[in-house]
Amino acid sequence: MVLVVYLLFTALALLATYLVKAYLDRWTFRGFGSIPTVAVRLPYVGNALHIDMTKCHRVLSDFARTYGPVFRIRLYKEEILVLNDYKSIHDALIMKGADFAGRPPMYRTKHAERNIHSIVWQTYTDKLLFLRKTVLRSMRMYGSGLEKLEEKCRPDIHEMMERFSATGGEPADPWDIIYDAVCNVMLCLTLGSRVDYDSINFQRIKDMNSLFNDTFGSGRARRLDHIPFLRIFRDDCYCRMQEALKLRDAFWEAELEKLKKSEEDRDCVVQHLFDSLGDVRTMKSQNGSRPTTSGISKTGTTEAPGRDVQPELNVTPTTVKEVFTNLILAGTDTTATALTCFLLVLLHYPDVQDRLWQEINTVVGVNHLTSLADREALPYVEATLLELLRFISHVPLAVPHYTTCDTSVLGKSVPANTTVYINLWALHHDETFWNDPWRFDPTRFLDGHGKLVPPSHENRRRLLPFGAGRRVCLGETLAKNRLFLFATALIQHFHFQAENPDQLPEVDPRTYEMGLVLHPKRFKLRAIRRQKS
Ligand code: HEM
Repeated sequence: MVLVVYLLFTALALLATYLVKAYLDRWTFRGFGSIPTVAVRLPYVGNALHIDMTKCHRVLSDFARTYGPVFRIRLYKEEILVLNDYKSIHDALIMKGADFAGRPPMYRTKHAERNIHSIVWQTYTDKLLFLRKTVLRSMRMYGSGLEKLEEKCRPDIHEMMERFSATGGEPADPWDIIYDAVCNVMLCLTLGSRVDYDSINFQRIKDMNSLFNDTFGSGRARRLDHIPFLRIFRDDCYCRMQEALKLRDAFWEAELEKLKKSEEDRDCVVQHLFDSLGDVRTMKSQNGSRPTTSGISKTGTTEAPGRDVQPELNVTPTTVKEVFTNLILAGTDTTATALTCFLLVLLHYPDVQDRLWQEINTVVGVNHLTSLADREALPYVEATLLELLRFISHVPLAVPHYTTCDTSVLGKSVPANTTVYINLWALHHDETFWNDPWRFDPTRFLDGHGKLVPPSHENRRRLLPFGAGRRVCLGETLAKNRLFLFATALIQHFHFQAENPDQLPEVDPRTYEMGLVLHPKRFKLRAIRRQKS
């Protein structure tokens, strides 16, 4: 009897504690002031059971209709602030940039120390700033660097067009053709040379991308962050992550060997990063003299450098490998998906395809490929690419941010070490701002004279497909330029038709599946070669 009373009393005490905690949690927990929480938080799991992680961006956008543009959710132990409109996103990322520039610690990124060595997963540190600066400098997306980009894209644009031509207008799935070309441009920029499409190494990088897509993109893999011990039971996401890392390492070893043996000095991101290991050592060395071996010297090894590397930066060959992985992953899937969606849009909106063709044919013709210098003279193309990024919003929640100090958003306090989701999907489909947001309409970005509206125009300011502020996408300029070069080349040379209009997947991004980015369902099209006039 005593035992029963004791157990009953304990159960009641636990329930009372939970209810009080849940109440406090709702309004003031950890100093959140008046930011509302999504109701019905269950013990331990929080809101996890109410949120389908494979369409998290849509569920959160629906919550914003009930709770307003700034609210909190809880996934297991993690308290997450969600920002859904322009005002709050602008306040956090632009006005208080450094406060919101961290990345949350996650099991998946701590694993293999990716949070310490990569750009994407590293929180806001001096090392991150150093890596961002070094990569941006070596990609040189301005001045003569842009001509180099055209040069680097050309072989793969030609290859892509040959592969489309080879279909002879018969139905073909465009995904692999586009993906291979985009991926090879990334390999060329990072490693300084293309990789043969038929080689084992190219297949390795494609398989790695696809496995990472599953483990870092898809919402369901987040379970590993919340329940890391699942790995003991050979959780399938965990196994895929391990397999992806194995493929990456095999690829890396093989390509690094080639880079070391290469006679010419390669002008590429990886070489520059290895050179910067030397710079980091120089910064630290007493006499300031440049070290004789950089991480990639032909005679030297790629082992972790010794104690003379600035310890607080800790830039090592592992860092270079991780940054390479980031750039390949972030730089391939995003652009390949955008271009595939571009084709799907052309099939659904033939009037857009006709207008693009007319503009390109009139301004550039078909005798040579467009160059980046043509961008200004092709406003409809530019407006179409902007609308594409708004419409598909294929990185719907950006990459999770993390507060680096106690701060606030729109005057409401937010404690340090809070995970923050930036809901770009909600921003770009906000029905109170965008007229009919689910319609693809490039003219949103044109003025009454058919000119592109300036960057200060409200529609352009509210378009943030690459995020904003301190963690804005590192490849924004590259992505925009590459999209332009690839999309115009496709329109110049082909007219695209649906294989069977009744079987075409929907263009509406609400039907896309979540991976690293949102993907439409696979489809086939006919690429009909245009006749030269
Ligand atoms: C259509 C193409 C692309 C889109 C829509 C896109 C979008 C984004 C977004 C939304 C973020 C997260 C920003 C944030 O955390 O707030 C991001 C981060 C990033 N992107 Fe892109 N991206 C694209 C192409 C590229 C390319 C081509 C590269 C290759 C250089 C790249 C490299 C990165 C990197 C390294 C980051 C992490 C930056 C950091 O954490 O500091 N992206 N991108």
